[in-house]
Amino acid sequence: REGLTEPRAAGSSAAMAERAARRCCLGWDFSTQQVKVVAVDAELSVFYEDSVQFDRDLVEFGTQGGVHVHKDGLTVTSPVLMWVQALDIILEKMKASGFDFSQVLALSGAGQQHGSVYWKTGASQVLTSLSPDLLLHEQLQACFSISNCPVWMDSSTAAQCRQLEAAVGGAQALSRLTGSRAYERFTGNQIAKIYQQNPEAYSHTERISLVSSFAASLFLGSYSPVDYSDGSGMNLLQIQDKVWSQACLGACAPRLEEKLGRPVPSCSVVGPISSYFVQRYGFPPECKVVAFTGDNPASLAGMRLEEGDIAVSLGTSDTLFLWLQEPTPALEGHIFCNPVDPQHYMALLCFKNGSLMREKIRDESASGSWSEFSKALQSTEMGNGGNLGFYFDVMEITPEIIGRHRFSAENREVLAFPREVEIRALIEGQFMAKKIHAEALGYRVMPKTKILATGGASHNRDILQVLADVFGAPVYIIDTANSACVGSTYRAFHGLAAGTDMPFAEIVKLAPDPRLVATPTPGASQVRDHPNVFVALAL
Ligand SMILES: Nc1ncnc2c1ncn2[C@@H]1O[C@H](COP(=O)(O)OP(=O)(O)O)[C@@H](O)[C@H]1O
Ligand SMILES: O=C(CO)[C@@H](O)[C@H](O)COP(=O)(O)O
Repeated sequence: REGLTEPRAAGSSAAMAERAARRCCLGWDFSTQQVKVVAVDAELSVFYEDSVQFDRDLVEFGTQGGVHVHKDGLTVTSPVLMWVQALDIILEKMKASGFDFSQVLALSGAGQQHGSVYWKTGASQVLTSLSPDLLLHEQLQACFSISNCPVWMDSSTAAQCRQLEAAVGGAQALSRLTGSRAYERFTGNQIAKIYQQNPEAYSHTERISLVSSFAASLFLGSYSPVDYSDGSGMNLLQIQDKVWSQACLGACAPRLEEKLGRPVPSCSVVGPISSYFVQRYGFPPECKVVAFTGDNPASLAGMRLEEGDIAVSLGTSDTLFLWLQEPTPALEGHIFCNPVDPQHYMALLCFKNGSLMREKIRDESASGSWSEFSKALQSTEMGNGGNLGFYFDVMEITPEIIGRHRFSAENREVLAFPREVEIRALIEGQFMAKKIHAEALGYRVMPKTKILATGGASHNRDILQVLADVFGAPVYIIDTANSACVGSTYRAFHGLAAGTDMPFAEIVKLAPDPRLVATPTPGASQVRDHPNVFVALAL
């Protein structure tokens, strides 16, 4: 995987001295394939970036793409202790590189959305009395009632989804209440499955966290509340009233409210950092922890999305999200509480066949090389000579479909394409599907629309060119593809201003403007308006 493997800041003594003087905020991201961190100074410049990749750096857990897919092909989990150990590794790396933790004013973070962590009765006691002489994973071994946590790729809860929708008067009613119809990966349905299949483990659970609030709890040394924005991905939170829905809680599992704790606004300071981090790493005792949120909401903050813009995140999952003034819940897509403005909302579409699907086609048709993959995109024409393809090796979320579907220029389904055609078909098909589903939510590209791209695949300019051509809009990136980490530092700075009513936009006004990286090629509308797009519309 082509993530960052070395700390970005140079190890020279000059760089270390410069770093030593920099007051900063840290932003964390506990995402599907790795834990990442960035440090941002008071001028909002990123001066440190690092990551730990689960498959490569924690091989003993045997994950692929950060997860275990179970025999049924539907259940997908990640070991909770792998996440804890990744945090230990990255903190030790920072310490070894001379990172000056005493300058950290505040920190916040993000987590892959929907995944859940089950803290065993008594874990709270362990969290509050951690010894600075030991690593976190050495002390938290016995703290979880479920060691393999369900994550967003799980699609094993169809039965629980139907039960939840039935309990509240149907899919539309659930969507009006919580922002989404029942989705298999949404946490309420995952909790219901655990309660039904493993009632003993459920009864021994004193607290249930999202991945985001779990990570915040490690820094806090006590249970962090769930924030409104990530809490919107659970099918449990009433997104307008910002309280748990009693009907949904009751339909999922008993005594759930006490295990979840009260949700809080996303910009809340949830407490000072735990003494463990002060004593072991030298954080100042007054360093603030700002509520962690979902990785997509954190990216919205990191990209400083404005109304009318569209964000496309090309991480393990592909997601597309927008800023919304008013919630417009529908049967497709999700409405979340906005992570930076408590009055507003965001819309999100999630596509499961993102980077891992692109990697498969890269391995099959480009000898495993992104540069070969790019050459194929450069050597083929926009519109792909009328050939179109849709590739869903795992059950897609938007829409629910599986399999590879290729159509020739004559609109006949075919079984294979030449290698270069296959690669362009994949990328054009992925972006056409995103555009069509965004339009179904009411989104229209306007003359001043900017597309803000992020995530691992946003390193690839040839992929971004296809994005510009398919959407007919310019594509911008921010300085790092880690927008969830950067957004977390911005949210931490916002937290420092808590109580002053300072709007988020004011906090981030010094941040560097996004950079233009691709504009639509003249004539690109033929890609968008090809008649085979109707095939895509039917998906
Ligand atoms: N040059 C590249 N071209 C296309 N995809 C890339 C490139 N470099 C990295 N990626 C993709 O980025 C993915 C990781 O994205 P990232 O946003 O870091 O993931 P996550 O945050 O979900 O862990 C990898 O799975 C890889 O397929
Ligand atoms: O399920 C969703 C959003 O609803 C995913 O987007 C997860 O939040 C995982 O994010 P990445 O690790 O792919 O960034």
